[in-house]
Amino acid sequence: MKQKVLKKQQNSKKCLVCGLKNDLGLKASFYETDMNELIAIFNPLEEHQSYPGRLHGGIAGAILDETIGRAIMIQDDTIWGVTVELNIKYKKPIPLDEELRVVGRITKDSKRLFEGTGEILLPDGEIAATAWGKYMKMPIDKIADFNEDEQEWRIVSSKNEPTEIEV
Ligand SMILES: CCCCC/C=C\C/C=C\C/C=C\C/C=C\CCCC(=O)SCCNC(=O)CCNC(=O)[C@H](O)C(C)(C)COP(=O)(O)OP(=O)(O)OC[C@H]1O[C@@H](n2cnc3c(N)ncnc32)[C@H](O)[C@@H]1OP(=O)(O)O
Repeated sequence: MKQKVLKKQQNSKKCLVCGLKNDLGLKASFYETDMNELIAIFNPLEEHQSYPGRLHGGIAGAILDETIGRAIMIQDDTIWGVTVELNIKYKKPIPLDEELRVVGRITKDSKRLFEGTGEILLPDGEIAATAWGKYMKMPIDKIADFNEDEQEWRIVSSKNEPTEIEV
């Protein structure tokens, strides 16, 4: 099914998952869709392997974690969460050097906590890993000394941004 992209989310400078100035990072792009889901797109590098040719499970966890954690920003981009629990099921080996899609959504939202689920999809659409996570909402200034300009927290659009994503 195709999902329509409504908005691209911000990237950062050094985050392992979304930092555009982290040479070993995933440099993932995040898109909010008309299905109220967040879709991440990234291309794993050789440096992200565990066994040769296979994405490291911790890296798979990192992209799932951030995709779910950011999905809360679809409704309000001033809500920040820190992960307090994360459960991952690895169902298929995940290859390197191919574009991967990750889908996340919020399943429960309360005053202090939120929960969500996500999946990593293989290029043929098969589900390779699933996750469930719980996050505690925190003001950004209680998480870290973040300065939006210094951390380069901004929407970075290229010429070839997708308008629809098949999931
Ligand atoms: C503006 C510039 C921005 C620049 C941005 C740059 C980069 C952006 C990067 C990412 C993009 C944005 C979003 C991404 C979102 C997610 C991605 C990944 C996020 C992470 O990678 S983040 C790192 C890993 N993560 C942590 O680093 C958390 C470590 N941890 C702690 O910091 C503490 O643990 C804390 C503060 C969570 C709690 O500490 P605390 O002292 O307040 O806790 P306390 O024990 O008092 O509990 C208080 C009440 O919470 C309940 N409670 C506690 N734990 C619970 C649980 N697990 N389940 C259910 N309830 C729980 C208790 O039951 C109690 O409830 P009650 O009050 O009712 O009794």
